Amino acid sequence: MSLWFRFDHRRGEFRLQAAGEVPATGITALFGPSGCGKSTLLRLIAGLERCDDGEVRMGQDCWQNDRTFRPPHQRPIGYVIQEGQLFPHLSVRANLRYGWKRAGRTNGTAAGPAFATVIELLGLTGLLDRRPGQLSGGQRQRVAIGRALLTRPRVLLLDEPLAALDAGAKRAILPYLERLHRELALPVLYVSHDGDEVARIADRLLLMEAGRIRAAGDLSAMLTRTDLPLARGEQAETVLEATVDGHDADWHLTRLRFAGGELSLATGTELAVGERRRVRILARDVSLTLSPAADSSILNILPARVSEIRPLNPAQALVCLDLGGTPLLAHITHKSVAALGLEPGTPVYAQIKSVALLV
Ligand SMILES: Nc1ncnc2c1ncn2[C@@H]1O[C@H](COP(=O)(O)OP(=O)(O)OP(=O)(O)O)[C@@H](O)[C@H]1O
Repeated sequence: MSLWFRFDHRRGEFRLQAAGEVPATGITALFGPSGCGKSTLLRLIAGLERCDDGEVRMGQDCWQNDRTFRPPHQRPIGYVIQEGQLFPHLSVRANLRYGWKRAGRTNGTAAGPAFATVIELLGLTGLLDRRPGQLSGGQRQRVAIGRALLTRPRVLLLDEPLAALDAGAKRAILPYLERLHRELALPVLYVSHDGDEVARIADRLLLMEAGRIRAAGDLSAMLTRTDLPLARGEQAETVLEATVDGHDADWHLTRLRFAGGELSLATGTELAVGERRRVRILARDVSLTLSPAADSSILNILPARVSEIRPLNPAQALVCLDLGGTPLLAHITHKSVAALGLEPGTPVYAQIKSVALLV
């Protein structure tokens, strides 16, 4: 069941006019610069902030329109913010049980993951007897997400749940979110202004700017849309869904197949053959040649065609490539565009260093 919303909301100088949909499964990232209204939108959906001109529906179930306003505790949501707000005097087990008990009151008989499943999915087994003060920031956030899940929500609203964590703790918690995503069929609306986080876990993107939804769509398509700022930033990247095809044991390389070809990847960890993985290629790690170099150290040399060229700044251009139907972004200099005579339709070879691929 998908979540649908529309709001026209003023707060002082700030005006939020946004409508959108969160599909029934997968992670939808609400992404945009600081101050654009992401948290406000989440709070409006949760009913934590009241807006007179708004509508929220989950499937056929109306949470808000011009006649109805259900308060937050009557909306079947799991809500987690930066600092997960656990009860400091209760153990992890008791914090989780609180979520479990609340489920009966708010969501009636709604189906949801079992207590043991949540503990296992979030790796909380060894932490159950500790108090929040005895946990790391990342562990606390895992407990907070577990508690929210145990309320058996019909949608999970996460407001920058990893923002207070350092890079290492973030890296450690992301695999848990990826697991939740794979194993629970629950819509998640995930607020973030961290492109790295979003590229790793989101399926869809709602791109927000100055109180409005500027664009919405599948992550891969949104990242490579040349009319959006995402393709223009320093961290611009292409995200591909690929399947692990095999290993080259002699050289510790993994082969991945995607719709537009094959890639070799130097992974630190062994990936299982047949496994689906997300491959991320930064636009600045892609270089172009007119013929396939036979004497290059670069392992991934893929035939492509230039589909579009746009200026990025006085020195650099954004080149969008077509790899047999799959778009790929490259940031190269105007000097190189001129030297290679690139224009839409030019056949080229895209070179991607195997160490530059991220999964
Ligand atoms: N209590 C308040 N009173 C008046 N204006 C506010 C209040 N809280 C936030 N704002 C303004 O509302 C706008 C949206 O804020 P909001 O917190 O939703 O943005 P955000 O996109 O979530 O930002 P961030 O990524 O920094 O958390 C901002 O311009 C902010 O200055």
